[in-house]
Amino acid sequence: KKFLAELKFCDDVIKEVFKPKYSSFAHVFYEPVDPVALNIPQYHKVIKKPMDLGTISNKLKSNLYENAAEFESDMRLIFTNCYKFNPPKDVVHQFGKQLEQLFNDKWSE
Ligand SMILES: Cc1ccc(Nc2c(-c3ccc(O)cc3)nc3c(C)cccn23)cc1
Repeated sequence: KKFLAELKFCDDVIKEVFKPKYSSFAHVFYEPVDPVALNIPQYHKVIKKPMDLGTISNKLKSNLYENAAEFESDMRLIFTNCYKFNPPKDVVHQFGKQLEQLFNDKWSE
């Protein structure tokens, strides 16, 4: 796809996942995980490349993505980090699955 069209699509997707109707599960990923606030001091030992929707949105606005593949890679990093840190039965793991499903649906449109 043409460069600008590609990045416009990324912007549409990040705008979509921030919509209030998805906040019940997406809110957990709006900002960087705060290990102090969440009392998970081990987080940065386990997760070497933290990522969140707010950081992705800021990178997109600052033209830090050269193509859609880089954007997709950061989005999928949110999911893999979430599954690595939060065991399957944990509600946050389920939130990650819901966000991944939403992203996959939008990404394949
Ligand atoms: C003791 C404990 C256990 C699990 C969690 N997970 C968690 C995470 C989280 C998100 C992404 C991620 O890659 C890792 C963690 N975000 C939260 C929030 C916002 C509230 C409650 C729990 N949360 C927090 C504390």
